Amino acid sequence: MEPPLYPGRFGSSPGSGVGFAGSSDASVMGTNDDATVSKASCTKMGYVKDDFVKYFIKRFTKRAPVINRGYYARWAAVRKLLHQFLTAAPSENPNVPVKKQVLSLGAGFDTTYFQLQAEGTAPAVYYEVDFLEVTSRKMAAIAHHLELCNILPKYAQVQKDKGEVRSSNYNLVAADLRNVSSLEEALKGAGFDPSVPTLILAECVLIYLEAKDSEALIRWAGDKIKTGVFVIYEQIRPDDAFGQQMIRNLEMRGCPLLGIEATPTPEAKKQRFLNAGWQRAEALDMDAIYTHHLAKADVQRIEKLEIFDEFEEWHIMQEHYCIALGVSDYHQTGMFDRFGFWPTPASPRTQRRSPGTPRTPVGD
Ligand SMILES: C[S@@+](CC[C@H](N)C(=O)[O-])C[C@H]1O[C@@H](n2cnc3c(N)ncnc32)[C@H](O)[C@@H]1O
Repeated sequence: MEPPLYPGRFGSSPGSGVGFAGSSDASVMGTNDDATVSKASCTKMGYVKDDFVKYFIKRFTKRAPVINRGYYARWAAVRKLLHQFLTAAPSENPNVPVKKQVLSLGAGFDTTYFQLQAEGTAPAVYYEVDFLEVTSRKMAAIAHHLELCNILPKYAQVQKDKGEVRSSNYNLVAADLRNVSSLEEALKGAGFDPSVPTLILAECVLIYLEAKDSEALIRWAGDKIKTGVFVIYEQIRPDDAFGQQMIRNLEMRGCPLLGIEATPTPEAKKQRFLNAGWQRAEALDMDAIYTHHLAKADVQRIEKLEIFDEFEEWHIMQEHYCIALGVSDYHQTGMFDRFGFWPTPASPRTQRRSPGTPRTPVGD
């Protein structure tokens, strides 16, 4: 979720496509800068603890409470799944530690590796992939800030010409996700071993790819990862007033949601995993996740942080994002039998009347 783009800003009517200049990689990369500023706002306002995001922004901009709360919801939901993954144990030998890895696709300037490492809960290895331009900037920030360098293992190597970082537990890899064979090659070069239980994360990434490219990626992962999970956070419901505005806003920024028409609902995102060889899948919109699946005490804490009166807008916005996940356990370890959001009540959307036009339609 990115900063709000107010309806007046571009002033086009639904579906008009005024000024739409197609998709550009530079604009898609720009969504990472927006996301990082929003994460810094969410952190500074006390929603989440992140000691590292400040090293990736040029200047602080405070976001609206509804955006801060949205980033909190996304962070808390993904954290819950990460925690489930990191603590999952095989049913036969629950006390034997299992080596695990995380692969973050389109990681941008995300700081989860640094947070987990500082908390002492990091997996054995963490891989991050993004365009070369983005990894080069991330690498430079890491090399520049001792606080980031100090988190890396002692013998980490910064490969300036490649825009990459190599180490025993953190690898920053430059690749274009639209080219699965070169992605595979790049990951192999960084030591990625698909036989290790893996969590793949793609937050607001695959929706920028054409459907054929995201399908190829999910299928590739489904083929390679026999024990693991794939977690996707991205936009849904392009067809109502809010969805239309969301689509227009991103088109106008040069980063249209190329994949949204192929998977417009949680059900479609779930089916995409099943079609691509993942054994089990589920998907829920963020309104349902926020209402039913986040830690109640923490939600009560963050709801007191800022004056908040955008309730209708909040629910509508959250209904336009979802988490979808695929799970495979071909060797029947039982590790991920309970992975996901359980139990799964119906989306609160079904209990309300259809949403109106948003006051603050957001982008990513
Ligand atoms: C909205 S940002 C999200 C960043 C991060 N996942 C997060 O949640 O903060 C989208 C990221 O996906 C990356 N991305 C999009 N398409 C990509 C592609 N074809 N290859 C590599 N990275 C891509 C962008 O460069 C950008 O860093």
